[in-house]
Formats: sequence, C-alpha cells, structure tokens
Amino acid sequence: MYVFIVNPQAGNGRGKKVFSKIKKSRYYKQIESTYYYTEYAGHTTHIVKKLSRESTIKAFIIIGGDGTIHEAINGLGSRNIPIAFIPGGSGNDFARGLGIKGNPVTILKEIVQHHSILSYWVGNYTLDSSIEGKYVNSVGIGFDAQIVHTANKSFYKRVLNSVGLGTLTYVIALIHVLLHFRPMRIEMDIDHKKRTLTNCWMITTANHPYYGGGMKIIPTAKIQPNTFPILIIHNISKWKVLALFLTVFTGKHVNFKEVEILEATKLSITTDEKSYIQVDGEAKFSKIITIKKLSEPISTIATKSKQIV
Ligand SMILES: Nc1ncnc2c1ncn2[C@@H]1O[C@H](COP(=O)(O)OP(=O)(O)OP(=O)(O)O)[C@@H](O)[C@H]1O
Repeated sequence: MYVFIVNPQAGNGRGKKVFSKIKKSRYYKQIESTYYYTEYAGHTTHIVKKLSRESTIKAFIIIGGDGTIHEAINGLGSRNIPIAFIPGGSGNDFARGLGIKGNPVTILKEIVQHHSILSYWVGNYTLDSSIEGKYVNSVGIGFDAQIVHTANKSFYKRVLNSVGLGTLTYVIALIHVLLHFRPMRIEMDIDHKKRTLTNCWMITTANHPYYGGGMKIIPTAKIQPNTFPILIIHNISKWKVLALFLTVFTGKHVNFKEVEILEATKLSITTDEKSYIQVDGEAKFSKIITIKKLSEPISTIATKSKQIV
C-alpha cells in the first residue's frame, strides 16, 4: 500500500492543489493507497514514525516542500521504507537535487510504474551535543542561517510566496542581514584537523547543489556516501558578499578567492557565541555543531532521468 502524506499549507496551498490533481488521475485510482493531510508542524514525522512499523507499506509519497520531506526523513525508523516526493512547496530544493520535475501526475506515474530506487545518503547533525537529527539538503551556520531566520519570520514571505515570488523573500532578507551582520570567530575540526577562522561569514555543507529555492550553493555537491562538501566564505568585504550572492544562482561564486570548498567525513564547529544555524531551511540556534553522513542510505524513488545518470 502507498501512503500519501500531504502538507496542505506547503507552497501557500500548492500542496493541497497538487494532491487534488493526483486524486483525479488514473494512476491514483489504480493503486492501493491511503492519505493523510498534515495538521501541524511536526505531524509528518509523527505519521511516518507510527506507520514505519507496518509491513504492508510499499512507499510513503510526500507532497509538500523541503520542510515536509525533512520531517518525513526524521520519522523513518530502521525499516527502510522507500520515500517518493512530489513537489508542492515553494522552494523544492530536494526535488531539484533528485531531478524530480514536471507535472505531478507524470511524477506519480513514474513512481508507481517504475518504482526505481535511488540510494540517498542523508546527513546527520548534532547541536550543542543535545539535539540530533537528519538533514536532506543542507546545514549552514552564519550569514545564510541568519537570512533564513529573517526570511521565515518576515511578513513579506507569505505575500511573495502567494504571488510566486518566493525567491525574492531571500533577496530582501539578504540585504537586511547584510547591513547588520558581523563576521564570526570559529573553531573548526575537519576530520581531526583543527583550524581557526577569525573573520568567517558562513560555513555550509550540502547533500546536493541546491538551496534557497534554486541557488547552486555547492555546485559540485553529489548524492554520495561517506563524505560531504563544505563551503567556507571568509575574509570578505560586505560589498563583495553582495556581488558573490548575485552569482550564486549560476554557481560562479565558487571562483571568488574568499570561497573555499573542502571535503570531509566529520566536521565540528564551535562559535564564540550562540549563532543561527539553518537546517533544510529552518533556523535553529546553537554554539557547537557536528555534521557527518549516516552510514546507511535511505531509499528514494527517483525519476527515470536520474536513474540514467
Ligand atoms: N497543517 C499545517 N499547518 C501549519 N504548518 C504545517 C502544517 N502541516 C505542516 N506544516 C509545517 O509547514 C512547514 C513548511 O512546509 P514546507 O517546507 O513543506 O513548505 P514550503 O515552506 O512552502 O516549501 P519549501 O520549504 O520547499 O520552501 C513544515 O516545516 C511543517 O512543519
């Protein structure tokens, strides 16, 4: 049996519209399925956690945005039930990373007819040695995390999302944060090599290139086991940061001399003061953060185009 989990709030109601379309399709009518609408933040994790023990589930089909898929992954237990995703959010970076695009009904057709499994190594994060979780897209500390925090609590996010200009939210928040941001002093431990940065703007790790609704933050990031890329931006002027972010949609920002990209199996960061952290586009607050890859992949149901790669 397929289990649809639909976030009706995702993409300002897009999740609900996508599912209405799906329900009318012949592919939906052909399969044995059940569905749940999420009713509150965190509900997807509870549903997945509860149902993961049932042996009759063929796959969870998540309809929503990055926040919903993040919650689904965090509810999965040791039984590796496949997860399929039909984009219904505003940013949908997870879908970009997996190469899922196009008409929702066509995506459903591929899910149920081909059921091609792609291994996906999610990341694991620990905050202040107490909060632990998995991330599907990226974790960032510093400038980008503060932009996420500012954007998510802004009044303009909902307005711009409703007219399909969600990306503009982050541009406005970027300018806002740029005016006040103070670079950080950071102690890093990258695979047991210690390093101190005194003028650090941000550090981001990612499981695939995309974040913030299509920005190619780490263009070379790949869905892969064991290691993950780390992007560091430091020793840069405010105005150069602005120039850098103008090129982030094309991935050309990596050519700036203030941008470094490394690869690691384990990363620990300690900041002088508690700082904002973004995890899959949600802001958190912490002083010590540790990142590594989970050793066992989860199973995602990919589209045909991604299987060929
Ligand atoms: N019924 C609900 N009411 C309010 N919030 C909900 C409900 N169901 C789920 N949520 C929360 O909505 C949040 C946002 O959803 P999601 O991230 O999927 O959509 P989005 O923000 O439009 O898309 P994206 O993250 O791709 O930009 C999720 O983190 C989830 O916790």
